[in-house]
Formats: sequence, C-alpha cells, structure tokens
Amino acid sequence: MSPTYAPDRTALLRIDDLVVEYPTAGGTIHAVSGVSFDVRRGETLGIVGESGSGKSTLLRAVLRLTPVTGGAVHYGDHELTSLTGEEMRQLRPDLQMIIQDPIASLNPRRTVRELVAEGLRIWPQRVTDTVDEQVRRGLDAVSLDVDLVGDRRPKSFSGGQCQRIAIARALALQPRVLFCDEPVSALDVSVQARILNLIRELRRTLDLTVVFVSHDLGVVKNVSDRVMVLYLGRVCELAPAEQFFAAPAHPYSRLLLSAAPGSGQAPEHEQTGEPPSPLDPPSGCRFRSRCPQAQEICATDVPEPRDIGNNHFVACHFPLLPTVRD
Ligand SMILES: Nc1ncnc2c1ncn2[C@@H]1O[C@H](COP(=O)(O)OP(=O)(O)OP(=O)(O)O)[C@@H](O)[C@H]1O
Repeated sequence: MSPTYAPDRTALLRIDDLVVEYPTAGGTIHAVSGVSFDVRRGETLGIVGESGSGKSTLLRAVLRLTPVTGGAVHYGDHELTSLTGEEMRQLRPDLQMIIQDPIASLNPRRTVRELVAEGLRIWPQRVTDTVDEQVRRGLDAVSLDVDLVGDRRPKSFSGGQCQRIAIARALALQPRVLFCDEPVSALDVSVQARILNLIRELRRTLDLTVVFVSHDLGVVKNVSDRVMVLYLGRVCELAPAEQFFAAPAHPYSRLLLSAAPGSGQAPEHEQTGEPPSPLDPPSGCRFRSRCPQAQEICATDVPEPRDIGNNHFVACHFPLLPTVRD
C-alpha cells in the first residue's frame, strides 16, 4: 500500500493533526478534524474548499487566533500551541495575515503613514533601519508612494489600494510567512489580478513563504505551488499545483473543479446537494454522502491521505489513479 502523508520535518511550517472544535448551545462544531500539512520556505500553499470547510478556522488556529483543541503547529524550532502569550507575541511579526476585507482591517482615523508604522511601534525590535524608511519601503513594495499617500486616510482609497496598504503594513515588519485569507474575494476581477501578481512578485523578491486561502480555484491556481483541498474540516487532497489541476484525484476536488465559475456546470451544491452539518459530520469519509463513487467501506473507514505518485496525496478509498484518468 502506498505511504500515508507525513509532514516534512524540515519544512518552515509543520502542522500535525490539528483539531479545532467550537462548543455551541446546539452541540460541538467539528471545524477542523485532524489536519496535517507542511509549508516549505519560499513556497505558496493554496488551501481551497467551499464555504464552511474550515479554511479560516485552520489559518486562525495556526496563528493562535482561535483556540486549538488538539495537535501541534511547528514554526521553525517553535511549537506554537505550547508558547506563552508573550512568546507568541514576539513571533507575531514573522507571521503576518492579510484578510478579505481590506477596508475593515484599517483604522479609518489613522493616516496611511501611521497605519504602516503601527506594527513597528508595537515591535520596535523590528526596526532595523528607521521607522520612516521601513514605512517607505513597505509602501514602495506595493507600488504606493509615501509622499503621495502617506497623509491620506483609508476612506479615500479603493478596495484594491486598501489591500495594498494592508500588505504594506505587514511587509513593514519584514515577515517570513504571509497568511492570506481570501485576500482578493472582495475586489473586482481586474483588481484581483493585480493583487495576485503583487503577492507572487513579493514572494519572489522578499523570500516570503505564503499560505493562501480561497474558495476560488482560479485564484488558487494563479498563485500556488501546491494545493490542499479541505472538505468539512478534513484534507481531501494535497498535491503539486500542476498535477492537481491536470489530474485531480479526489471526487470532491473533481466536483469543485467542475463547478468552478466559467466551467458551464452547476455549482457544487446544485450537483450533489448542500454539505452536511459540521455538528454531525458523516462517519468514515466525510464526503461520502455527496460522493458518486461511495461504497460500504467509505461509511466505516476514514481514508488517510496516501501518495498516488509524485507527492500527490489523496484521502479516498477509490482515488482516480493516473492510469484510469480520462
Ligand atoms: N467562532 C465560531 N464559533 C462557532 N462556529 C464557528 C466559529 N467560526 C467558524 N465556525 C464554524 O466552523 C465551520 C468552519 O468555518 P470556517 O469559517 O473556518 O470555514 P471557511 O471554509 O473559512 O468558510 P468561509 O469561506 O465561509 O469563511 C463552519 O461550520 C462555521 O460555521
């Protein structure tokens, strides 16, 4: 039998069996249920899945913005879930996050100069030059001129420009990993392309590692070296992007791809119904209730991600192997 997935111990980020559950009045929400992956230095990992699959929870848990129920998050030599609040605070400049709504992420009362400098005031140890110089460089990196925009406030900018300012704020701290949670979903398509190009370019020039979450496969394809597909809090597929898009092997990935905008096919919930509730996820494979290939074993055995060749991992009892692909 082919080997099951194990995160690379030398990777910059290594997530082991992460579990996040939300206790609610109606029961426990199983948002992330034993997710493991790694992110190597300099790469972009795209994480994709439909709404409610646990993408945001996963990012927030990795960054300790949401309490973790179980598992471990290794960043370099640190295990983040066991750090004290102060130890975690010291590491935060390294691990910066960009969120979906750029306008909401910026305090409307501050000028751009103040917004970009804010992190440097909180973490003075990150001032390696002068604050002004790092603010200028952060804005330069996103093609904004501090002399033109520095004294203006967020409301005088478009959504795309606000996202640039949010990225400049992160860059001023000289982070090592940029966590992007749907960073272009709120933007017009033409602006999306420019922000995606910017993220790709920054990764190259600044030696950044990027974790990029989106529900949009087109966007993920545009930026990712590897792709991880989540469904109801579990990993379905983890593969180099080129292989994934050429030959997705999990039935859920195929559904997502066939339902992508522009495919001419109905959205996934119209093809196979709405996903089940995370309050009471299906036994065995969580996708089985919507899977056209499901068999008895899928109800009893949780499929482990297994390598079907070339580091292409699929958590399915009946993956679509290369020899039988259409
Ligand atoms: N703070 C919370 N309390 C209770 N349940 C939550 C909380 N945050 C998220 N959830 C639930 O956890 C599950 C995963 O949500 P999450 O937002 O992580 O998914 P997502 O893939 O990012 O979806 P979306 O793209 O819609 O944000 C969902 O069922 C959601 O309702």
